[in-house]
Amino acid sequence: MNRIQERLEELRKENKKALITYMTAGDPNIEQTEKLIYAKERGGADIIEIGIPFSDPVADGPVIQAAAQRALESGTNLEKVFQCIANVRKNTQIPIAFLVYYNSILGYGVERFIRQCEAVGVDGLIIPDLPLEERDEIMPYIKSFNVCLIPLVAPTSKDRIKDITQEGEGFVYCISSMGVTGVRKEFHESLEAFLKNVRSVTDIPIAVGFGMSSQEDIKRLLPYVDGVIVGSAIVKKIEESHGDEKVIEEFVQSLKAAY
Ligand SMILES: O=P(O)(O)OC[C@@H](O)[C@@H](O)c1c[nH]c2ccccc12
Repeated sequence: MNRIQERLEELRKENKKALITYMTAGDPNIEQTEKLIYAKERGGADIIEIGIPFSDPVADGPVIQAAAQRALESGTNLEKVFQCIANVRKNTQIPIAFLVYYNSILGYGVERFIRQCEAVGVDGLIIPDLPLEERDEIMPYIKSFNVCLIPLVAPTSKDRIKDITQEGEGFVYCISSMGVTGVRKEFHESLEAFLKNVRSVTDIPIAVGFGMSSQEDIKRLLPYVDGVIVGSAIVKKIEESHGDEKVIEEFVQSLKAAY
């Protein structure tokens, strides 16, 4: 078991659920990313999702695209992100997952990338542009290192959901609605039915993300999932406050109050 699995198991035993928070590494700069991880932990985040900035983030909406831009402009690259996580691991065992486009992994070398994740203490990978059909390339390395491949599922047929979640570990990332990341006012009308479908085909924890920004969103969906993921709403606060730790700690705390 790794840190993600352990944390979710602990929460389940206590009848609690996870708050998973996203931010892009290197926004506004990599030194601040380390401090923001601690701020989020103090605010009550259970799992930290860290985006690897990429020049062509096809699954991202304007808020996270702009964050990636800022991160790249501040000189962020994979080596610096790995170093940042290695530093973080001197201070905390909070579970960490990377949100990383497959191109970044290929550019670094698949085996080298996953080995380095394990070495610095990254517990999971979410790869938005890796379709089920192309997982074979990465699976052998996922199996030999202590890093979970967290599957992403969008509303689709039950059979397809089953296939996608099959080899998944850590948790299943359920996408609340089609399209790109970003705060939304409304979700798919059959979102609850979709979440129930995912629950019925897998034994690992499930979490929902895309468009969550308020206590209200969280309260509505918590009965159906083991965790809620908040991204753009936090990234927006980082943008507005230029990465102020106190602002982010308090925002995370306010989200956690919905639990
Ligand atoms: O930003 P939102 O709508 O709150 O969604 C979470 C999201 O930011 C994070 O998980 C994420 C960032 N980039 C992604 C790309 C694909 C899937 C998920 C993501």
